[in-house]
Amino acid sequence: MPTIYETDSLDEAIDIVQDENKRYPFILHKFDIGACQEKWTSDYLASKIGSKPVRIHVSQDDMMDFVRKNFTYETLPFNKLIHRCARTTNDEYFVSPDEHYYFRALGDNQRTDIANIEKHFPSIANDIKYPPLFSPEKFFSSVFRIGSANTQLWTHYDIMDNVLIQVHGTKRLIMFKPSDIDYLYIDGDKSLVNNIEQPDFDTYPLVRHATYYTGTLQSGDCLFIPALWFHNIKSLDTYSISLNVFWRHLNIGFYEPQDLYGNKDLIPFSRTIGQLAKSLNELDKQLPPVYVDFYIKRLRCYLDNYIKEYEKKIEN
Ligand SMILES: O=C(O)CCC(=O)C(=O)O
Ligand SMILES: [Fe+2]
Repeated sequence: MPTIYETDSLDEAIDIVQDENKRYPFILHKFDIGACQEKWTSDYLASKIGSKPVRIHVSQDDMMDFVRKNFTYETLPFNKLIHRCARTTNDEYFVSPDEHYYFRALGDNQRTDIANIEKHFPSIANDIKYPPLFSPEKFFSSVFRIGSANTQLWTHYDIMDNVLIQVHGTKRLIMFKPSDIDYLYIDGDKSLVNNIEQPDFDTYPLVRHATYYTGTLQSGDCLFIPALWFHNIKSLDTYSISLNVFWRHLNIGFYEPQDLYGNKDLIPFSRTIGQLAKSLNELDKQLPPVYVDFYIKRLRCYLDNYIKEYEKKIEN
């Protein structure tokens, strides 16, 4: 199992992000993330942010599963949420005293606003600094995240480059390179393999071929998650406070302007899929079922060959 690369050098970090031939994940140590590391106790955050209502995921399970939805969405005042996350059992709860919480900030209007700590949590925004890995016009969003101890988020990829800043608590990291998409049983941007540490190989035999990149993110560390790299992140024995910043590494015009989660497909791909769906629909309307079935399988062969040729091309 390879480990995620680690460095203490901001210059090296910038080089890895900006050199198109590098762009692998790394943990950056010793970058000064600002006063948050000392200041952001649960009492401080509760008093600064107060009772602003926030939407959260609540689950009895320590592995949140987006595909099978083993959690519910609830709303709590922020000051209650942070205190509940800081404890492992609670007198007040939704499903059980030891339920797990995961908060991923959205905007004030959850359908239209892009998460931005300066806009939505201005009273604490100046406490945190993020490493200058990209130029300011590429910035997209800054997402405040808080979760209970021992809580795992599903394996997924994001479409944007990302730096995850760990303010409080420790996280276990598992990452997979984009080409492992063939082994991860993907549904949209998420993997069906929920227990990634001990996968059910009878149901998901191909996971054996995936290369696990592992690491630990400590308070004060920053993790670079390049676009398309799959990540499975779990808080360890204390509750976790993080902030992640998404930015657009490619031409800004390739990205959906209203991508609230940083995971909408790039426009050139959604266009391709749209045209394909339209063509397949036409095919289906024109020909009898035996022919449609035959031709969509021909299409699969066409794609398989295309992939083989493309892999050869990028190897050289
Ligand atoms: O740390 C986590 O809980 C998940 C972070 C994540 O998925 C991200 O920053 O894109
Ligand atoms: Fe993510």
